[in-house]
Amino acid sequence: MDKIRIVGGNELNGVIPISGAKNAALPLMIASLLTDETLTLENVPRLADVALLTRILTNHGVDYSLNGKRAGEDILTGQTMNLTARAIIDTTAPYDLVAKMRASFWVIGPLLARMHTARVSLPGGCAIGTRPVDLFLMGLERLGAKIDVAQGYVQADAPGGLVGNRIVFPKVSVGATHTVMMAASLARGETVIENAAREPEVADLARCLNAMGARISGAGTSTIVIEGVDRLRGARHRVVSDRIEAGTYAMAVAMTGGDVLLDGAEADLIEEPIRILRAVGVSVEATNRGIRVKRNGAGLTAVDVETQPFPGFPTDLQAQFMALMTRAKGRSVITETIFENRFMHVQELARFGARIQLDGQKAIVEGVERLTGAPVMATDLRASVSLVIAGLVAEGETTVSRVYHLDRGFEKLEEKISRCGAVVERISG
Ligand SMILES: CC(=O)N[C@H]1[C@@H](OP(=O)(O)OP(=O)(O)OC[C@H]2O[C@@H](n3ccc(=O)[nH]c3=O)[C@H](O)[C@@H]2O)O[C@H](CO)[C@@H](O)[C@@H]1O
Ligand SMILES: C=C(OP(=O)(O)O)C(=O)O
Repeated sequence: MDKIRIVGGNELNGVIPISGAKNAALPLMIASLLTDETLTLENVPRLADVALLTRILTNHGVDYSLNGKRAGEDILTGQTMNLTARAIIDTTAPYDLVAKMRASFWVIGPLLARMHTARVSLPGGCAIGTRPVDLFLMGLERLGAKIDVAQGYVQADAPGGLVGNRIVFPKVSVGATHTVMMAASLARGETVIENAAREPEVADLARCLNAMGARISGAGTSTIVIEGVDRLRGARHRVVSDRIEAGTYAMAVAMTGGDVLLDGAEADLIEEPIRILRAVGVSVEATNRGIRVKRNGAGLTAVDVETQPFPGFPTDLQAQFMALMTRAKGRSVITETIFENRFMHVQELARFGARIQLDGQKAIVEGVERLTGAPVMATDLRASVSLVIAGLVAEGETTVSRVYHLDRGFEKLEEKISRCGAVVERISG
């Protein structure tokens, strides 16, 4: 298993290109199941989750191809993917594939809408909480599906096709919003989703579905209206930039000091993290190329943060922010409200000498003067990058094991930060 070795102490200076968002690319790829024509996605990141999803989609009958690197193109430029589901050859998504990644469960929406039947294993994904699927099942039942859960699989049937309805989610769920929006695009009549997730990735999926011929309005707000259509066609769509990757590198620069342009990052997708970073004492400016993050000399001020659905502070940046706060002056209280078990990084950050106490859903971080390098273990995707951020300022050497978590969601991390001065290498093993 690969490890990452970091020698801390260098500032980050230069340019970091921001990739297409994993959490947008995955539902967009799944949307290809809704049409027999080709969906072309540009700016698709090279990630383990993307590769795994191509395997899952292939199993359903999707042909896909990737455009190679063009001459003169930077290796860090996103790839273009063509996906064609001319015929769905299998409506079952098996355990061995779905258990590895939460988002793969979302195929249930398009399969049910197009084929009127789907059998999908209960999902897996990052071990950050129990992550039930009740909201998905409720939403699909409201569209007329009959649902049975047995032997670890969800069997969903709608022999006469799905029918639009009003769905009021009791809790905001990104995945349930994606799934119901895709399913309702091919349902008869109008669907209204209330208390929908407002995440930019939902709006990006709606933009793509509309380019495919869907009639969706309100995506990006908490009420989405979908007028069902008979069929969807092929389209070309560019994956929105990764706000979590941008926020992560912004925090890395805040931690090390220096001056970095996050090329292609969109400031309006991370307004709350930017507000918080400024309160911490970091300069963050939107430019016409992206976001410029600077910290020269000034110390870090401790700031409290509570995770919330978009447009609040994202849970996917909580671990990275905690790493930053380990070096701040004073005490920061970080409250996790989305997932009940998303503090696995706390005990690993302690190995660097960080002082963090847990109190239910709150982590109380007392900033320390120095961190020292240590062998640490990645436990989930965002937790693993928080260890990299700590390693960048820790004295001496840090090795992060179980790097496969990192590879799920960070494209070419070592290359991106080493170009800016970090001493970092991958040790294959
Ligand atoms: C691939 C992807 O895009 N993953 C993101 C997505 O995950 P995902 O879509 O899985 O997260 P949700 O928004 O669904 O989860 C939010 C909360 O709702 C709960 N819930 C969800 C569904 C359900 O049927 N019942 C239920 O109780 C979850 O357990 C969690 O407590 O949004 C999360 C919240 O922004 C992010 O951290 C993940 O990175
Ligand atoms: C939790 C995440 O991913 P997943 O929902 O696929 O587990 C994430 O992207 O931080």
